[in-house]
Amino acid sequence: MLLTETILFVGAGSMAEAIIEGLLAKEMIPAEKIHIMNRSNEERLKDLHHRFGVKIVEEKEAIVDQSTIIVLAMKPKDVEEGVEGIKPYLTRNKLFISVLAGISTGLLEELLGDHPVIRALPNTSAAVGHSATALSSGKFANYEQLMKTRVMFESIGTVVCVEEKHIDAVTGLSGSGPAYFYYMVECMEQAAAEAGLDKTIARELILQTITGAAVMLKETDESASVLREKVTSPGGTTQAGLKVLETFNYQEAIRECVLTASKRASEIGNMYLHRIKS
Ligand SMILES: NC(=O)C1=CN([C@@H]2O[C@H](COP(=O)(O)OP(=O)(O)OC[C@H]3O[C@@H](n4cnc5c(N)ncnc54)[C@H](OP(=O)(O)O)[C@@H]3O)[C@@H](O)[C@H]2O)C=CC1
Ligand SMILES: O=C(O)[C@@H]1CCC=N1
Repeated sequence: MLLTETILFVGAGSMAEAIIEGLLAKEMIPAEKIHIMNRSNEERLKDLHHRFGVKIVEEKEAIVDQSTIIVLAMKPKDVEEGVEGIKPYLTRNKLFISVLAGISTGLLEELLGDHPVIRALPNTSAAVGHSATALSSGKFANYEQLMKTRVMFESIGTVVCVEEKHIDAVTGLSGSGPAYFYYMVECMEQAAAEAGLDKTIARELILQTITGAAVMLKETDESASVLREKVTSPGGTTQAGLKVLETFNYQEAIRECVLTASKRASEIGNMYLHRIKS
């Protein structure tokens, strides 16, 4: 066990689950030192309790008091209510880690009352130890707290530290990123079915193809474009396939996808900033 903390997740949805599953798989912390709460969905809490052994918050005051790390993992629209629910019980020795898209450390510090806040932007691959997480510190968080957060997220994937102004870009790139690849797999599965391939065989081939491509990108020194060229024989099948992607403006579609998702993160931030300030 590498983390000696008691962690409270305020919001026990998809992202909280992925982080919890990853931390427990790496034996970073005993399950009984993780506490979870929701606004109302008790079934969900019971399900996580049964699957992972984590504890459901019964007495909020005592658990908030015991917790040394509080992970804010509700949707951005619920941030005010989520913070208000724990604020009366806060003492000074807490580190807040927020995974909320768009919500700045400044806004969180204002809502929380000047507590140390670190923003973490992971993705759901945390569940299997393969998150790509970016961290950014608020003005009250110190180096030791950043390192503690780094250790926690390094146990469930890779970690980069970025200036907060870049977190929205990270959100559109790697926070949402798994969904772009899942969508591609869905599309490839459909195409494989139309081409007459058995579903199970197609899935195995597609998954190994993505995994192989990712490992090639990681383990060779070659750029993506050089690796692409190595697959593409002049006048061959790949060239014919890629030409169709060009005809359908694939590059533009991916560019717009990532930039629009990033822009949405900053819109979400601005929306709640204005709502909370007004
Ligand atoms: N999913 C992802 O891939 C990623 C998500 N994020 C961020 O993580 C956060 C959570 O996302 P995700 O897990 O997908 O969302 P979910 O909707 O799956 O989970 C949100 C949870 O927050 C709970 N909640 C809502 N209001 C409160 C409250 N007042 N007090 C306590 N808990 C509350 C909800 O409980 P109830 O159902 O009872 O209302 C729900 O279980 C978001 O801010 C998102 O931007 C960041 C990176 C990746
Ligand atoms: O879709 C969302 O808003 C969240 C943030 C990044 C991934 N999921």
